[in-house]
Amino acid sequence: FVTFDHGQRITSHLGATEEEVDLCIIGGGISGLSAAITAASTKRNASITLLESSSNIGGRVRSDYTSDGYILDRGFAVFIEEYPMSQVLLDYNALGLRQFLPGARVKLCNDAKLAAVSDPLRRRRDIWKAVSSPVGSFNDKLRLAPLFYTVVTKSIEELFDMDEVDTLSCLRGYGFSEEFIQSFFAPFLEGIYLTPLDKQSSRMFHFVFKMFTLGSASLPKGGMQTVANQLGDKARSLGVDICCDASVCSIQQKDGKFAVDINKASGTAKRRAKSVVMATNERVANQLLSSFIETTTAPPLTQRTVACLYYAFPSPDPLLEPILILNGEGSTKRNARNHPINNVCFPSVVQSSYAPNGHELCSVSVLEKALSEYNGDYEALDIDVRKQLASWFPEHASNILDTSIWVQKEIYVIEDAQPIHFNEENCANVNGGRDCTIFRGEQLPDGMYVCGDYMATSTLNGALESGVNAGNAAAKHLNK
Ligand SMILES: Cc1cc2nc3c(=O)[nH]c(=O)nc-3n(C[C@H](O)[C@H](O)[C@H](O)COP(=O)(O)OP(=O)(O)OC[C@H]3O[C@@H](n4cnc5c(N)ncnc54)[C@H](O)[C@@H]3O)c2cc1C
Repeated sequence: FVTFDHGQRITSHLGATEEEVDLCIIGGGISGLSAAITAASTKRNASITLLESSSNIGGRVRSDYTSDGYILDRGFAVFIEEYPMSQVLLDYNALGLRQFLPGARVKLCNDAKLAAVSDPLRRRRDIWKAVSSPVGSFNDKLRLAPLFYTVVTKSIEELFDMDEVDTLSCLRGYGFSEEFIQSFFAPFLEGIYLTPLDKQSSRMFHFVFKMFTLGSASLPKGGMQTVANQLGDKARSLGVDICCDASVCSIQQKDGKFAVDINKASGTAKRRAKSVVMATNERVANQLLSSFIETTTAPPLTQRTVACLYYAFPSPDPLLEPILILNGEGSTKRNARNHPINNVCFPSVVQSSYAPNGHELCSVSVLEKALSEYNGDYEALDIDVRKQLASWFPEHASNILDTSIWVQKEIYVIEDAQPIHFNEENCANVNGGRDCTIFRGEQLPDGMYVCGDYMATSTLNGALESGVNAGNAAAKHLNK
């Protein structure tokens, strides 16, 4: 069993000498990479170093490639094609994206089959399926119309300008039944934002619902890692020096410059930089910025944990459609002891490169509430996941329960997976990102900037946006 905390292994090619650079970016996740690209393309010829503590770039967007041919994203994630900033910064063709079908399949409590939730706006031919689906009453389906109208007719900015309430209240406000909320919206949105509906922001709900209504969710041919790799390649082509296995342990201000101390496998290194972009998560930023700000004013944002269990097995898949499967069995049979599953996907049906020929891959997401019930007993979790899956796919039950046929490839437990985006000070619910010169309400020194999803929205789009803001600000500082 593996727990990833975004990197502590340190082996570096950095020289031990103290080198002078224009800009030092700390953190090689999506926000740091987007800051690097932005600064390097705005301020040509600037010397820019990006320091990443783990063995590869990507941060929370990482994949492992097993020797027997599986791609395991570190936690189930989808590429949302409609994100405005992804459209600006990424080459979709080169990612070789394969799309999920719109909608979802839902395991309802008293139904042996997986029910379909269709999206007739994206697939007109599914209109009858949508009307006749057992997920939600006729009234619920009528209530979808004003929701679709809102997200389609309003711009992202307008959606973020709407009054903010928690998502559960927002859904009740649209008039959806509790049954529909629990069987569809709860597993869908909690699978995205990893937190209960009453702790999610209605702005983030409208935003993501717009993204899913207007565009596809997909998987890249080479796994989610290739999203980060593409950004890394772009940054390198603009002259950015990317150093992995380089963990920044302190930053001080000396003689008008920033002195950055780095730990690496072979010892230590230093950089002196005119400007610094902090692109770690909020918790690490809080530690590294402690000499520049009063860090005691408010506790860091709540971060959510999620687990992902991967199983490999011989073809065929229990479900041949490339679609997300939600646990709609209700609150007692979701995210609970004995019923830990929130959502399931067969990535190899969406993108065949995720498994070798003749084999398939299943990913199961388990949220924090269920994880806490197992208290680190991943063997028990595995058994319960298999039992629950076997009950969903009875024709495959004996294979699913047989550990030599459905082979567990990995369990990822990802701490600090996402910052909270509702009802906490400075939470991650700001479209376009907040002021990158201010960290947790405090002004940073001239030349120092922060980015990360917590500075915008807790999404890949937010990480990209916040990186662009910090990269632009750093380039402007270097021009002074
Ligand atoms: C399992 C999972 C699924 C997700 N699914 C989706 C999804 O489907 N859609 C979506 O929009 N979003 C999704 N997200 C959220 C999205 O991945 C994140 O919002 C985004 O990747 C955050 O990027 P970041 O650059 O802000 O932070 P990070 O990715 O955390 O990057 C920070 C980087 O800083 C490095 N670092 C830390 N300390 C140091 C140090 N001292 N020195 C040097 N480097 C350091 C870390 O190793 C890391 O690489 C998901 C997240 C997870 C965990």
